Amino acid sequence: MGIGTGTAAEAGIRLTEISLAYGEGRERRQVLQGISLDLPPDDFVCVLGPSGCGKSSLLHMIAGYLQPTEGTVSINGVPHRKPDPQVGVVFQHDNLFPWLTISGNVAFGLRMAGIPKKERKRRTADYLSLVGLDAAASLLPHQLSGGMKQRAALARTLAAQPSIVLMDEPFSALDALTRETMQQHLIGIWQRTRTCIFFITHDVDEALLLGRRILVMQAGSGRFVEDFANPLCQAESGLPLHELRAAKDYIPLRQRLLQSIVRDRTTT
Ligand SMILES: Nc1ncnc2c1ncn2[C@@H]1O[C@H](COP(=O)(O)OP(=O)(O)OP(=O)(O)O)[C@@H](O)[C@H]1O
Repeated sequence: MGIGTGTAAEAGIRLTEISLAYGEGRERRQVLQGISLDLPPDDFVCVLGPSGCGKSSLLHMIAGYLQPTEGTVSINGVPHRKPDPQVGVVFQHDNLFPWLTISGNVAFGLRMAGIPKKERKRRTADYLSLVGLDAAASLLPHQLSGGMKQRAALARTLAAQPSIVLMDEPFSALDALTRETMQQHLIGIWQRTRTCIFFITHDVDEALLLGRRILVMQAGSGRFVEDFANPLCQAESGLPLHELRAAKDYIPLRQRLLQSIVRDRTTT
């Protein structure tokens, strides 16, 4: 499943000196400033930052929804300027079509992409199984719980076999227990597919659990102020959640991340 074209050196996401400003003249507001980044094709990266620091704007540029004011976005070695199927996006809300069954929702994008019926059926079944929703295939969205709907949305995105999946606070509307279940599902899915995941969150614990690499943005900084390999991430450490949270490095790392997020940018 999923790795796109491009050579090994070019595969994944490359951001080169990305800046973004909204508005014109006196209304102009610089949101992102000189961001450069290389993300390998099989990575799981969490971007952590407070509300309004520019995380979603960055994701929208990588998705091709928004053009940077300066700099370039490349996906698998090719400049990326508009949405295309190799970059999948999962949002906070599932956006399922309420009149289609769950399998109909997953198959919809495949039909639009001209995938033949037999292949469509096979892929729909495979990806519903991957997210643990085989038994819900014929239900309508309103018959599913919030977590199940988000899993259906994930299956729909993955079924297009993107090489990169961008996730914008996908679990933040879920209750705490469902959220933990979803996090475990996502880790399992990443371990099986090794698709590049770019995951936005404002939750430090979520970033420490999920991200092999964590990038931190501060309010008003417009750039990453921390970029580090996370020794605790569950996909690598294999620790169950309760052991991970009890690990001796957990509290210091959590503290460090919290401080990075809130530190006044004039002190950095
Ligand atoms: N289309 C737009 N036009 C003008 N300003 C915008 C636009 N979109 C976002 N902004 C502003 O850019 C800044 C960054 O917004 P963005 O949504 O990227 O932040 P965020 O870190 O994702 O926030 P949150 O966690 O609350 O979603 C905010 O001040 C926001 O008001």
